Amino acid sequence: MSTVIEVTSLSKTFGTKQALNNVTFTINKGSTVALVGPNGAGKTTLFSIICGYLKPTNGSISVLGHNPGDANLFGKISALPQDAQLDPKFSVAKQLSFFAQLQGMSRKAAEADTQRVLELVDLAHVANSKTGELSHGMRKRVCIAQALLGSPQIVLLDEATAGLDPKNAKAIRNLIASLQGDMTFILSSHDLSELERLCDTVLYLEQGQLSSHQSDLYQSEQGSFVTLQMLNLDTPMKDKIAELSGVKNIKQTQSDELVIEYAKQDEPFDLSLLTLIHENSWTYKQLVNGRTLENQLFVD
Ligand SMILES: Nc1ncnc2c1ncn2[C@@H]1O[C@H](COP(=O)(O)OP(=O)(O)OP(=O)(O)O)[C@@H](O)[C@H]1O
Repeated sequence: MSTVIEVTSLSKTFGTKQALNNVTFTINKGSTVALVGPNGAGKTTLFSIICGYLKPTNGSISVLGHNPGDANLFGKISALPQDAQLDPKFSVAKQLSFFAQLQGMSRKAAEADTQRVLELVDLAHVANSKTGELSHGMRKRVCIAQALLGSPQIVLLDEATAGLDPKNAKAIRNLIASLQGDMTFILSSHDLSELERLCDTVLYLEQGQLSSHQSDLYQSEQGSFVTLQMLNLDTPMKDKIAELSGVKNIKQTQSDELVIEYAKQDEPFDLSLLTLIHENSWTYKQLVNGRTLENQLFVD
């Protein structure tokens, strides 16, 4: 698998403020990466360095084999900044077509590409509306369309679905899912449940430091996980589950929720667990393979 972004010992300071502190990671071609972390963790700073808007104070970064901002990256990397702005006085199509022409497309090609990306975000019907007349959610989708102009290999979306209603947020998630694999996505969001459905790799930043770089929500080096939600979980139930063959560790993450780590064996573990539940006439609410991103990041 080829590497599209390689970051080594990257640091960024603003005066005395250390926004990024010795960050190292690689991103593989075609992966979808979640960039997670609390407010002020350094996510936007990292995005800005990858895009070439900011220079690192120390360390190295290579994007598709080039320095960020290099002319060779023109059209190959695109970004939806957190506070993307559109000019309210111009039509959607005019602005997108303008950006496409800035990428070097002829006017005709730019208009065709504008139509294509507007269809992708389901906004072809507002092509001739001024962006100032659109709702916040629609403007956000226009900005996402802008990030998809041309054929970028890497797309960075900072809080792509923030402020969107659930239906529109889902449409954006579906759009990203449909483009996954061809493009490498880096998504930042505070909505962990959104990211865990889309992403195969997680970068967790905290106070400028990368505290976790994981690429599998379903398995760790030690074993696999299931998340079980019971109706009225009690200690005897927990003890019986712990006795099941293959169980390595059990964590109670919420009052009725267990994350069970198990070693792979011949008998599928979820089947043994369901059999145990059935034999004891317990009631379960949900059994999901893997563990949530929230449980992975925040439960020791
Ligand atoms: N231009 C700047 N000048 C001074 N300090 C800055 C600048 N940009 C960012 N910082 C500081 O660097 C730290 C990281 O900021 P950054 O915006 O990268 O965080 P973030 O993870 O994107 O936060 P949020 O989730 O709130 O968007 C913060 O403490 C911020 O105050």
